This record gives sequence, C-alpha cells and structure tokens, in this order.
Amino acid sequence: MPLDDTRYLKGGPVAARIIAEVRAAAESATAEGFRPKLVSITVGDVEAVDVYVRNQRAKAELAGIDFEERRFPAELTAGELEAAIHGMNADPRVTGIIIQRPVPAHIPIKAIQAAVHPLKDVEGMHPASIGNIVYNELDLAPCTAAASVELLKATGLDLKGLEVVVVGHSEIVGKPIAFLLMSEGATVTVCHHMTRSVAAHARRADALFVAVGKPRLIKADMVKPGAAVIDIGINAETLADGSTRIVGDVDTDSVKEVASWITPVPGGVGPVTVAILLRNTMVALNRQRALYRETYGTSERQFAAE
Ligand SMILES: NC(=O)C1=CN([C@@H]2O[C@H](COP(=O)(O)OP(=O)(O)OC[C@H]3O[C@@H](n4cnc5c(N)ncnc54)[C@H](OP(=O)(O)O)[C@@H]3O)[C@@H](O)[C@H]2O)C=CC1
Ligand SMILES: Nc1nc(=O)c2c([nH]1)NC[C@@H]1CN(c3ccc(C(=O)N[C@@H](CCC(=O)O)C(=O)O)cc3)C=[N+]21
Repeated sequence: MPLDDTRYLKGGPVAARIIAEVRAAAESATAEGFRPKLVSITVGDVEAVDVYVRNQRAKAELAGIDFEERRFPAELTAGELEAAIHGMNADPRVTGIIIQRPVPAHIPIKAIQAAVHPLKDVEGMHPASIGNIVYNELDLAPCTAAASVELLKATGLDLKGLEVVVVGHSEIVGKPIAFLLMSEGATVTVCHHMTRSVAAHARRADALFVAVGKPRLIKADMVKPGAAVIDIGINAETLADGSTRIVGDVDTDSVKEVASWITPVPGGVGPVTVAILLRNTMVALNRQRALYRETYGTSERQFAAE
C-alpha cells in the first residue's frame, strides 16, 4: 500500500503545524529579548539517540530556537553530570535541558532528571513535572507521550469514553500516555510483560498504543477492525543484505488491512515527538518569563539584556 493511503496517520503534517506555531512564538519572544535555547545532553555514544538529536537540531533551527549539543564521555561520573546541569540551571541563556536516554548504567537517571530545574525540564521527566500530569495539568507532558496523543486526536475520534489500550508502561512513554488519556476522558487499560493476554486486551481497543521495543509484536488478529493504532516503537532491523532499516512494534503490512488509522514508522510518532519538544521549550520559556515578571516587576527586558 502506498504511503498516501488515508489509513496512514502521518506525523509530518501534525509536526509541521506545531512547528509553525512554535516559530511564531519564538520569533516574538526573540523580538522581546528572550531568545529560546535548547541544550541536549548525551552521555557516551548511543546510536539510538543520533537520529533524534539530528532531527532536534534541524527542527529547532527551523523554529528559530538555538540548539546546543553537549556530548560527554561514557566515563563521566554522576557528580560531574550533576554539576554540569546545575551550571545550565543557573545560566539565564539556557531555556531548556533534555537528557537523551539511555545514559550509562552507572548514572542514576532518576536522580539526574531531578537535577534539572523544573522550569527548564522541557521533557517533562522531572518527578514534579510527571506529578503535574496526575493533577490534570497537561501543558508540558513527556514528548513522546504527548506526540502519541496528538496523533490520536488528529483522527478526530472523541476521546471521551474511548476504549484505549496501551502496551508498555515505561515511565517515559507508556505511563504518561495512560495519564494523558485518562485526563482526556478515555477508559484506559495498560498492558506489560506480565499481562496474561495482551491480545485479548488489544482486540477490545478503539485506540491501541504500542511502546514495547519488539518488532511486529502486534499482528492483525490482535487489532479490532476500524481501530486507530499508534506505533511508538523504533527498532533497527538488519536485512538479509546487511543493510538496516527502522521498524515499529506493529506488523504494519497486515494491521493496516484491519485498522482504520495506523501511524507509519518512520514518519509517524517520531517527527511529532521532536515538534512537541520544541513546543515544550516555549512553554518553559513562558514560565520563566512569568517568574522574572513576578520577581523583577516590569523590568524583564532589562533583565534579559544582561
Ligand atoms: N518515537 C519516539 O519518540 C520514541 C520511541 N521509543 C521507542 O518506543 C519503544 C519503547 O520504548 P521505552 O518505553 O523507552 O522502552 P522500555 O524498554 O523502557 O519499556 C518497554 C515496555 O514494554 C513492556 N513489555 C516488554 N515486553 C512486553 C511484551 N511482550 N508484551 C507487553 N509488554 C511488554 C515492558 O514491561 P515490563 O517493564 O513489565 O517488562 C515495558 O513497560 C522502543 O522501541 C523505543 O525505541 C522510545 C522513546 C521515544
Ligand atoms: N530523553 C529521551 N527522550 C526521548 O524521547 C528519546 C530519548 N531520550 N532517546 C532516544 C529515543 C528515540 N527517540 C526518537 C524520537 C524521534 C525520532 C524521529 O524523528 N524519527 C524519524 C526518523 C527520520 C529519519 O530516519 O531521519 C521518524 O520516525 O520519522 C527518532 C527517535 C526519542 N527518544
């Protein structure tokens, strides 16, 4: 089936719309003396992160957001990383900080994530940010989760009362998706590796989110006819000729014959994730500006001009 089939729920147009909004907001903030800047932190060489960072840089440039990549060696200690983050927390030119995952095993990711000041936490992964989602404050949510929900909304389906199944419950993808959907009024079932029959749950879903990391885990007989399938998986697969390609967690070729909507991989959730990261950067900037206003009264421009 060609990629222009209406069943494909493509990320490109959704991402382009978000990036256009971000660009307009970034331009006016810059004109007012607050140029947004995103800093990416990578520890060690992680191939899975390269594409993401490359797209972040390209789209940030498009949106008028400065982008700085900080690459640290794998031997970096947790203390050294924390010190670097504290420096960025204190630097008024840095709007947002994203720590690319995974980090080496000797670095405690939760503690490091908590070292990022909540006002600069553009990934929404600080425990305080995650907590806001539980309280139905949804304007800054973890990027991939928010992107997945944005794609479901693009179908036009009414989320209220919708039967949704989420396969995978990681803190960065599955759990925040479940919380976002609950806030939108959906009825949510979350499956994981101890679920007795993922298939039995998945078959009842009007919308199925899959974030596991296993190619072709979801087959056609696990999908309800007419469902929306959001495939979050990004898996590198080596072909017989030695070349590699990226596939999701869903057996797209068979599932697209059953589902009414399916996100392709690549070209689905990925591009929207990048767009949401940039949108979150503007949310963070606006929160910081509000704080400056509260703290320094009306002199925010003087402050920005330091
Ligand atoms: N498009 C994007 O922007 C992003 C894509 N990804 C991709 O999404 C996928 C998931 O990422 P992430 O959440 O970080 O991965 P994790 O490995 O952290 O989580 C995987 C989840 O899947 C569950 N699981 C494992 N096996 C099964 C199974 N057989 N049936 C049901 N559930 C199972 C695990 O449950 P348990 O813990 O109980 O074992 C766990 O909750 C990966 O392919 C990753 O590359 C990730 C981030 C961003
Ligand atoms: N803290 C953190 N947060 C993440 O969200 C996170 C992370 N770490 N580590 C790595 C994974 C992976 N990930 C991707 C996001 C978008 C694309 C993306 O834009 N993909 C394009 C690929 C296009 C191309 O191949 O050039 C697409 O799917 O169409 C890829 C990968 C986010 N992750």
